[in-house]
Amino acid sequence: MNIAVVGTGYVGLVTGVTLSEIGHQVTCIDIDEDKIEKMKRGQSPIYEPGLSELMLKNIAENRLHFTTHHEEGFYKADVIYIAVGTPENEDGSANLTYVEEVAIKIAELIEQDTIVVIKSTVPVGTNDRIQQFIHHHLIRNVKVEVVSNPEFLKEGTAIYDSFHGDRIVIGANSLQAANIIEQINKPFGIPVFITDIRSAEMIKYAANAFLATKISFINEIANICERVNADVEQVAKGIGMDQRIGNKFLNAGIGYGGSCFPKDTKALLKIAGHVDYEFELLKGVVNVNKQQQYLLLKKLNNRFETLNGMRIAVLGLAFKPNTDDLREAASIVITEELINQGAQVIAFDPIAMENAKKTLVTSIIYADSIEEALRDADAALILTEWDDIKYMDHAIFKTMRTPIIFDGRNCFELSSLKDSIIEYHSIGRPVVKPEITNALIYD
Ligand SMILES: NC(=O)c1ccc[n+]([C@@H]2O[C@H](COP(=O)([O-])OP(=O)(O)OC[C@H]3O[C@@H](n4cnc5c(N)ncnc54)[C@H](O)[C@@H]3O)[C@@H](O)[C@H]2O)c1
Ligand SMILES: O=c1ccn([C@@H]2O[C@H](COP(=O)(O)OP(=O)(O)O[C@H]3O[C@H](CO)[C@@H](O)[C@H](O)[C@H]3O)[C@@H](O)[C@H]2O)c(=O)[nH]1
Repeated sequence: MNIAVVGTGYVGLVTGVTLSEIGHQVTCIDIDEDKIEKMKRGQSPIYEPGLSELMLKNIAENRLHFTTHHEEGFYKADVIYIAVGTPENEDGSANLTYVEEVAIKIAELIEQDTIVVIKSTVPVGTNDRIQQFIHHHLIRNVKVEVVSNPEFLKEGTAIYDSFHGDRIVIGANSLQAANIIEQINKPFGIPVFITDIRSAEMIKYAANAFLATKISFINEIANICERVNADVEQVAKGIGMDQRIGNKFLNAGIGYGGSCFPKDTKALLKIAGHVDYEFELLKGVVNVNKQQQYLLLKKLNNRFETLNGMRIAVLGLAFKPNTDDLREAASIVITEELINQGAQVIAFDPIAMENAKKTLVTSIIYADSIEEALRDADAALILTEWDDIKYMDHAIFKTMRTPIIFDGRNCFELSSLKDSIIEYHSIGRPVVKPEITNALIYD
């Protein structure tokens, strides 16, 4: 099949690369010239394990192409995927400007019957609206069928998810169009679920809202665990063994971030609001998440009289490990508040430092290593559970002025800290305060 993919963010690029890997001829289109130039040279604009290798392979085998010209990409395309961003409007609703711009281009440029697949996450009813919108603006006498095919990949495991996902959802008004999209995806070997368009759109929001709910639920359980001296890790294990609950997405921490959960939960609240429904449960999920992002700051403020003048190391800035993405990361609010309270912040992230420099308050000092960040620090915060942090040598904590750690991602097993010198505060677990640390702190 000849396929055009419009938008080369996470979703567009991974879609383009993986569709070419299973044998299709793919042209990826983006309006960002620098990005396209980079990708033509085989360089991925995002950090994503395994992506660069597949990109280079498929470019070399002449199945994967890049352009800034929509007409070049659409020429002879049987299927056009729309994978542009749908960011949050100020009121929380999804901004569909980019999707509509692409729809206009399609209507003006296509010269043959085309299936338009919307991969972007869009509110229920958008696919039908875009279908009408394209028909209304069509210049030539051709047929267009819009199909919803929401994306479920996770950043950091996007390539793996594309080949091992739990399901591919296809929502269509025409069974014929749905079957064509199913055939395109067949080599992935993933179960396909064909449904109506509106249900497909809702599946995407409901899936993200449910996962976000699981996270806020375990975070509230963690907050209670702290008050009753229980251990949330044990609780998560114990409830996760019940297959009706499942053991995934029960890691307590400083809340969910990233480009999807925060915006999609708010967009679903808006979707519900537009049909006069107050989604009370989801409102709670969003509020709990907001509070959870401030939890380490609360713990710091309880522990120290003032943060003014303190040297605080921050380990991990990305919204989760294995990505350089900082969108909606807890690090944004935490570092800003630390600086507001007069602390000196020295931060390290294995991969996300370049994006951090563009995103975070400018007065942060960046270290080249975990060691450098921790040296002479009065306290350290762990915000992302990178392997480099989880499996670091605890001897490094000796170089801190006072080895007091606030871990927002429960990186260390409490049992491994028995002989450690650190004072360790984590989420939903008892505080560990070895004698030697007390001596260091209170001397
Ligand atoms: N990031 C994820 O992990 C993820 C996962 C599943 C679903 N989604 C959804 O997929 C969609 C895309 O997300 P993303 O993170 O890949 O987006 P992004 O914002 O990172 O990238 C979008 C790209 O589209 C390009 N673009 C904008 N207008 C264009 C136009 N008219 N023609 C060509 N290119 C254009 C931009 O230059 C940009 O490179 C969103 O709706 C998002 O909610 C994202
Ligand atoms: O038990 C958990 C699991 C995740 N998180 C946090 O939740 C956020 C999101 O994590 P994850 O879901 O792994 O990353 P995303 O790449 O944002 O992927 C989500 O959002 C995508 C965009 O819609 C969907 O395609 C994916 O299926 C969905 O998992 C991160 O901040 C994590 O730290 C937790 O706090 N506890």
